[in-house]
Amino acid sequence: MSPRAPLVADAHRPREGGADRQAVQVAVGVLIRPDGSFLLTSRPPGKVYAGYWEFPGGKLEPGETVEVALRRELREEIGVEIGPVHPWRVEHVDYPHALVQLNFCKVHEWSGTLHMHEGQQYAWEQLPVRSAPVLPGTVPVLEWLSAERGVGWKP
Ligand SMILES: Nc1nc2c([nH]c(=O)n2[C@H]2C[C@H](O)[C@@H](COP(=O)(O)OP(=O)(O)OP(=O)(O)O)O2)c(=O)[nH]1
Repeated sequence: MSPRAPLVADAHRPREGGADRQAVQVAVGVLIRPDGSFLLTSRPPGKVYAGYWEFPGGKLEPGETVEVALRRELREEIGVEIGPVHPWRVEHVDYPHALVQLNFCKVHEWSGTLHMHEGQQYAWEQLPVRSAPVLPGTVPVLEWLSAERGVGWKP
């Protein structure tokens, strides 16, 4: 666990799995084009928070590193082979459905054409983003990007 308190996404709903549940590891890719735009995708129907916007990625499978999981998830979900993976930030979010550890990585190079294999929508975004609603665990990333770029955006 991080020494920082997790972001609490919904304080009013009961926690699934009890108070001492383990964090689910998630690999998340922040794909950034040379013009600074970044890729957001919508969560597909049938998943928790369906229709919310996020950075593409997903849960680690047993034995996977963050990098291996990210390569697999982006191949499966959006059809691209990614180049170098740059670990960036780690965040914990205490959702009612799970406690998650989000391992955000920046990716500047990839090959292949975007293809949404799970019926998602996608958008190349700039700050402030137009896509809404954004997943609670994704909002801090937009703040980090804003701070890096000196944009001064707050949700
Ligand atoms: N991919 C992604 N997940 C995020 C972000 N922010 C955030 O809170 N999450 C959370 C939502 C989910 O609880 C978890 C990701 O799990 P998921 O259900 O999408 O993973 P998955 O693709 O492996 O799903 P599945 O195979 O179990 O259906 O991380 C984000 O920006 N991107």
